[in-house]
Amino acid sequence: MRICILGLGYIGLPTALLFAAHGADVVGVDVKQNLVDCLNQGTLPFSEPGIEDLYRDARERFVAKTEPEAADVFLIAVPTPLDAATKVSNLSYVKNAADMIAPRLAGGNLVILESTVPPGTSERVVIPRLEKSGVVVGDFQYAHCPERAIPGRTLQEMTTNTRIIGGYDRDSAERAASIYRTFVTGQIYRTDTRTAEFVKLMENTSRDVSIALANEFAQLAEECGINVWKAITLANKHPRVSILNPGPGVGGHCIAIDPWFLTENSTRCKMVSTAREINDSMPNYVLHAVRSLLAGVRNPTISIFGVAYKGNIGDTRESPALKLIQLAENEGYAVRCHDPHVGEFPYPLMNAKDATVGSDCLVVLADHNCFCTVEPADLQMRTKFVVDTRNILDHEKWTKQGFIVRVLGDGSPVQPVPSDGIAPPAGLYPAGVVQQPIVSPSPPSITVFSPDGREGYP
Ligand SMILES: NC(=O)c1ccc[n+]([C@@H]2O[C@H](COP(=O)([O-])OP(=O)(O)OC[C@H]3O[C@@H](n4cnc5c(N)ncnc54)[C@H](O)[C@@H]3O)[C@@H](O)[C@H]2O)c1
Ligand SMILES: CC(=O)N[C@@H]1[C@@H](OP(=O)(O)OP(=O)(O)OC[C@H]2O[C@@H](n3ccc(=O)[nH]c3=O)[C@H](O)[C@@H]2O)O[C@H](CO)[C@@H](O)[C@@H]1O
Repeated sequence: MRICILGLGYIGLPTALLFAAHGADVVGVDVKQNLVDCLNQGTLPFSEPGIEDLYRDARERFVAKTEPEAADVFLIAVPTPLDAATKVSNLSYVKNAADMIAPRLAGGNLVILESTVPPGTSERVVIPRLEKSGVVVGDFQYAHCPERAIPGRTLQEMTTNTRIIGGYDRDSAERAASIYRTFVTGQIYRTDTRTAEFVKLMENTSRDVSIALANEFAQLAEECGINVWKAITLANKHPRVSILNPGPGVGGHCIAIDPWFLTENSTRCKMVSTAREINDSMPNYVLHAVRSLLAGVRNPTISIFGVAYKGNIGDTRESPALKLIQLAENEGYAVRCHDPHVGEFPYPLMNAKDATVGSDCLVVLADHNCFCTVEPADLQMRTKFVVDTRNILDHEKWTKQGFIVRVLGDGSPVQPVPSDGIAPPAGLYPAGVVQQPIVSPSPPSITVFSPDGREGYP
């Protein structure tokens, strides 16, 4: 089987390598000449567990090019960004990819769209463009097979996740299923194209709404004088409750934008857009906390740890860090950034020491594992404030080194500061909300008992 894959990014490249490593002859196509050159020389554009080994297994059957070639199967994995101003999906990359395939399309070919798209895009946009080839759908086969792997576990999930295959007709769905079966071990479910498009968007929207609820709980907890992390741990002991983690906002190429694909043509929906607004407003909320800590500091400098959109990956698309940095700079703060996972970023990246020397507040945004082992004693900050939006630091260790640590969603009752008079508000309250000063995270206010009846903490 010869397969031509358009788009060699976070999804298209691993998919191409998986097909090649499992016996298909793969032509990977990308419009970026430098990416194509690097891939043919053996340099991978991003890291992902297992991808180097996979590349070695795939190399004999994989070649990268800038133009598609005749093939049995064409697969589209190009970006589907959101127009920021209108909140409408930008399908120009998908349209271009279909236009590039059309001159090479022949009867008996199968075209698979993996990119995430609004419901109806396959029928209304992609298939008509492919039919400009002169071959009509039915004579070629078509399926929408949305990708559902999560960055950080891409290869494992591409292989083991269940797959949804939306076929134009039964034959298209069966053929697409048999092709994925070459490397997919998970269940494969067949449906129509529009349902598959909708299912993908529902999945990410459901996660976005759940994260928004966690973020709202964090704010409510602070108003109620509660530590939201302990409260969530307890609530999740319920067999039918599974609350997600609050954080500095939702980023990435999917969850931050896909919900808008569902609602862009709707006049009725409220919950989806409200969730988006809550998650988009989290950088403002975090900055309010920073602002209240730094109220008395002249010419403040803040240090951002983690500009990737989430932990242990290098992708910065739609990262909440971008908004937080812009807001902070507009407040007059000097901002320094540190992220060992990220290669390119619109702002300069520094090592941990340079990013913190003389700084007044460390703000942890991405939950990279490596931040858990940073030694506070090694940092030469001017003012020792930390805002931990992911609740990942060893707060006792930092407090012992003289840091005042604030955790998103920790509004626990507080105690007076003994000596130097620094009296920041508890939790991440918006500026202007008066709180008592605090010294360190207080013990949980809920007493729990272990199964053997001993008193303990969750
Ligand atoms: N990244 C993820 O975790 C993820 C997960 C599931 C689904 N998706 C969806 O998969 C799609 C691809 O996302 P991605 O993260 O891989 O994007 P990406 O930006 O990492 O990669 C896309 C690549 O396509 C190339 N490209 C653009 N137009 C092209 C064309 N006409 N022909 C050939 N190449 C072209 C770009 O140069 C780029 O290298 C999107 O619809 C996204 O929503 C992404
Ligand atoms: C339904 C689902 O699982 N979809 C996944 C998702 O991948 P993702 O990497 O975008 O997803 P997340 O890991 O959820 O991260 C998103 C943002 O939410 C923040 N976050 C997360 C959990 C939490 O409890 N609190 C938070 O604040 C996190 O920091 C980050 O900014 O979309 C891909 C493309 O469609 C899918 O393929 C993939 O299956």
